[in-house]
Amino acid sequence: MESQQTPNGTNIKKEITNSTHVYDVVIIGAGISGLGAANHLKEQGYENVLVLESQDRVGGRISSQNLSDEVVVDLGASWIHGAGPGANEIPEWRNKLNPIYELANKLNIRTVKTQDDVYDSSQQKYYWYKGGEMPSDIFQVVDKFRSYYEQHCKKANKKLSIQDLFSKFDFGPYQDDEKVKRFILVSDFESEYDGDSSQLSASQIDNQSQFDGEDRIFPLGYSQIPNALAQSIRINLNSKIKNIDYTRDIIDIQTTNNILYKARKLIVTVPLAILAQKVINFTPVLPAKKIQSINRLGQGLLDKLIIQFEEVFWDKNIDWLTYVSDAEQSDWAVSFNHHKYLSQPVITMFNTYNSAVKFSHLSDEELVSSALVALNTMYPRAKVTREKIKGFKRSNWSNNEHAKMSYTFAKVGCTPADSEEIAKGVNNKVWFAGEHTCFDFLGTVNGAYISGLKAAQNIIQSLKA
Ligand SMILES: Cc1cc2nc3c(=O)[nH]c(=O)nc-3n(C[C@H](O)[C@H](O)[C@H](O)COP(=O)(O)OP(=O)(O)OC[C@H]3O[C@@H](n4cnc5c(N)ncnc54)[C@H](O)[C@@H]3O)c2cc1C
Repeated sequence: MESQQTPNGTNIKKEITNSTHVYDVVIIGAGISGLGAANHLKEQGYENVLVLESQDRVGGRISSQNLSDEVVVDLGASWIHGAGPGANEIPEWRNKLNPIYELANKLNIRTVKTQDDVYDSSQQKYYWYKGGEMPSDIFQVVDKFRSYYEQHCKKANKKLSIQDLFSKFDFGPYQDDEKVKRFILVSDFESEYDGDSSQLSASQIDNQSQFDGEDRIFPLGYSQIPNALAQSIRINLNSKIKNIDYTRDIIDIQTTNNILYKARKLIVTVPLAILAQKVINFTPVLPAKKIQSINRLGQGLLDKLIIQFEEVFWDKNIDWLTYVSDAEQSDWAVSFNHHKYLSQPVITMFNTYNSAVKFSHLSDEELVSSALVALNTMYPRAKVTREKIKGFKRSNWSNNEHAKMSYTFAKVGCTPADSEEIAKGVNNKVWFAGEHTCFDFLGTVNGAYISGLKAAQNIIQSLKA
């Protein structure tokens, strides 16, 4: 066995390829779900297991990078959503910590608590396209809309979108201001669930659970978790899978470099968009019901631009800055003040769905210019220029060939059964895991991790049978 080094210096055990060797289990994808599955199998005594990953690093949609010598930032997941214990009364998780928080504690990885309630208006400031802060009556409208949503979402029928619910709401003084109305949809729903409000299911988006307790971030980056999980298992990086043939007892798994691997059982953890866009050919084709479920879930998009300035010119003591832009699509609607937790002049600016699609085509400099226009409208006295930027990083998840999306959302027409259908084993040989297969915690790191454990447990049962 050789060792291979990822660009961030993590050493990972590499398997020497031998095309006649048959693995008990091959796992496709070294994101948190694949790594969770591989570790579980190892803990249960299964050594003849290999992970195949298309990128030159592990972690998938967990991706920490150095912004400067002193600052590490996350281009994918940042938060442990609810450290626990307990999750919305799900019996399985009652009195238990969020498994990601548990891992962080076990691995001695430092996390920091952020504010508990993202909807806490004392932790938000609203700015708008007219320059500076919005009149404070906006908070009342936003609060009223949230209660309206909570009253109606449970009763909403399967075909109703958030946009449909919204069309019946009275926005009071802002009834005729389309920009403010659009902004409320974006900041409250699209930024959270990363889908267009006409596609977000009114009845299902709140059907997900969340661990109780505080939210936490990783000051030195979320990637510490996948990097640590990758240490004790065999992974071949730069192994992009193009064909899976499960016609016979032994499954053939072929990379784009025509390397062939053989396995008795397989777990596929690639993102929903990779499945939906048929990047991998399955022989025989996957069951029609599974394909329908794959297409019924929503492929979300959320992108970040993380900027380190020379000094802080924004509100230092609040978590969230929200911005009603002049644009049709509510660009730069939400920004997170990292200074409060990192003591560095760093801000993360988010764009969701339609804005994210639009900005995915911009060059880095065009993107930064657009962000500066927004920041200068919010803080006209700051007169921020390009020269005041010490460094920046952007994500561009729709153009990332290994993900093609950010995370899954509950699309109009879907039900929890769709995630279950995707996860199901096919012919007792091929199982699926990943955040999209865990409806209770859709779109989260903890959901992905739990799905990996479940797939590994199913495989152990089937290997023992
Ligand atoms: C911008 C953003 C912000 C987020 N914020 C949060 C947050 O704050 N908190 C939270 O809990 N969650 C958050 N998430 C969601 C979270 O990152 C994901 O739910 C989770 O990381 C998904 O893990 P996974 O194992 O299902 O998929 P992935 O991490 O995508 O792993 C799948 C792996 O498969 C590999 N792969 C793809 N195609 C192939 C192929 N053909 N052959 C071999 N390998 C392949 C990929 O390279 C990848 O490594 C965020 C995501 C994004 C993008």
